[in-house]
This record gives sequence, C-alpha cells and structure tokens, in this order.
Amino acid sequence: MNKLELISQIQQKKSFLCIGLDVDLAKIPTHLLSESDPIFEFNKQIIDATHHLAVAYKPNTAFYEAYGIKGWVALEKTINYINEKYPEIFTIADAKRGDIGNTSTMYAKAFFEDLNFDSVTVAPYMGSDSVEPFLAFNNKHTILLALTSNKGGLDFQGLKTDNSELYKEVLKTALTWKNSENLMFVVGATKAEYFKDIRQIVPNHFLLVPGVGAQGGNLQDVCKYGLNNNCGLLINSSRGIIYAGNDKGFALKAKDEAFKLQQEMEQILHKKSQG
Ligand SMILES: O=c1ccn([C@@H]2O[C@H](COP(=O)(O)O)[C@@H](O)[C@H]2O)c(=O)[nH]1
Repeated sequence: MNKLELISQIQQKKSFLCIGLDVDLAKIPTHLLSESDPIFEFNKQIIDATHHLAVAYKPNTAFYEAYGIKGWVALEKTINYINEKYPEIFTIADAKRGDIGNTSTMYAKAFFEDLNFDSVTVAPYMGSDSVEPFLAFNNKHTILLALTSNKGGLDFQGLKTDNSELYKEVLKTALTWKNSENLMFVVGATKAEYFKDIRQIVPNHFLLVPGVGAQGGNLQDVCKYGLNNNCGLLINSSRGIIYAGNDKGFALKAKDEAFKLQQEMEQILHKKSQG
C-alpha cells in the first residue's frame, strides 16, 4: 500500500486508529480455547467487528512467536485474512528487527514478501546498512523506533549529544538514508511533550504512536503537535481495545472501545480541517 492510499483511507473512515492484535491465550475469552486455532478465531472476530473504525492492524510478533509454530501459523492466517477480506487496511508487523545487511534483507523478505505486511518496525541501533535493506522495498514501509513509549526508552534515546539528543540524531540521520521516503517513525504517546520538536525534524512522515489506553497516553495531547496536513499519525491501542470484554460479547466490547477512539479522532480531524 502506498501513502496516498493510507491517507485516503484515513479521510474516508475519519479515523487514524491502529488496533494492536497482541493475543495472549491467558486473556482471551475461555470459550475460544476449544477452537482449533483460538488465536486466529479471536483476531478474526475482533477484525470483523472493528475494520470500519480502524485504518491499521498491528500484530506484535512476540505474541505469536511465544506459541511456536502454532503462533506463527495464526499470524500468517491473520495477515492473509486482513489482506483478502479488508485489503484497504494498512498492516504493521511489530517485530522490531534490524541486523547486518544480508540478515536484514531476509527479515524484510519474511515480512514484506512471504507474509505480505505493508510495514515492519525496525530498531535503528545498528545503523544505516541495517535499515536500508528494508527501505529498498517499493510500497513497503519501515517504521523506525525513534522515541519509544516505555519509561526506559529515555535511558539511551534521551542521551544528550553535543547539540541534541540521541533520538533526534536518529531522526535526522535516518532522513539521509537511501529511500528515506519509505520511513515512518515510532513515537510513544506517553511522550506527548516531545512531539513539537519531533515534528520540526520530520514534518511530513507518518508517526506510529503506541501507548494510548493501557499505558495511559493521551490522544489529544499527542495530536496537538503530532498532526500534520495529511494527519500523519497512526495511533495504536492494543489491550485497551481487544481485552475490553472477556465473554462471548468480547468483539462488540472491542468495537465500542474502537468507536470511542474513532469518534474522538473524527472530531480532531474536523477541528484541524477548520484551521
Ligand atoms: O514504543 C513502543 C513501541 C511498541 N509498542 C508496542 O505497542 C503495543 C502497545 O500495546 P498496549 O496494550 O496498547 O499498551 C505493544 O505491542 C507494544 O509492544 C509500545 O507499546 N511502545
């Protein structure tokens, strides 16, 4: 999917919501555990109930890898289901990969070619030759960790450099890489006070913003400086939506939570369009 298609979907749905599909078998409704593939069945019902309110889904691969081959199969079935039934939806493999060049190429093939995700999250720590193999794929997006939502994110990302901070150096340097137009950046919703500075460095790129909901990040605070003329934000909530209910009506409860966020987003977009 290209960026214009993503922007058009945001405009049509009046939403920039990304739903995180972080499936924990200890948290899903117990009646699903007798299904042959409980993880996929859970995802399928969540996706069917929320696809009109969300523009993106983000399975975090940890929640699939933890279940071995069965988890990987459930991930593959989930991405295939989204791509076949709701091809307009932007898909994110939250895998936080990145390695020496030839290894990064294989990671990129795994997520972009084999699984056919639109994007994958990548760690910047190993530098340009670890990220450029991902950027080489046309119409695929590399979402680089810039300033993460967790408290310890500042341990390294917030380190002072001569005139700046490390996360700012990551943003500035990444813009010089080949095919940098294929970049997006992760910035945590819990770091809303940093968005003003971040938007000065990357005014046009999309930001994937996890941390709304269970981690306490605030949508309005993020949007104050995070929004750009194309919206430029994908706001993720995982646990806050998918575990809103824990019985047979879980998908409807998830839909209600997604609807609340979508409605808030619709108002924010409307206000922005009024200048
Ligand atoms: O900085 C980051 C980067 C990634 N994540 C991931 O996003 C979701 C958040 O889940 P919630 O349940 O909405 O808290 C999860 O997959 C994280 O691994 C992040 O939180 N922060």
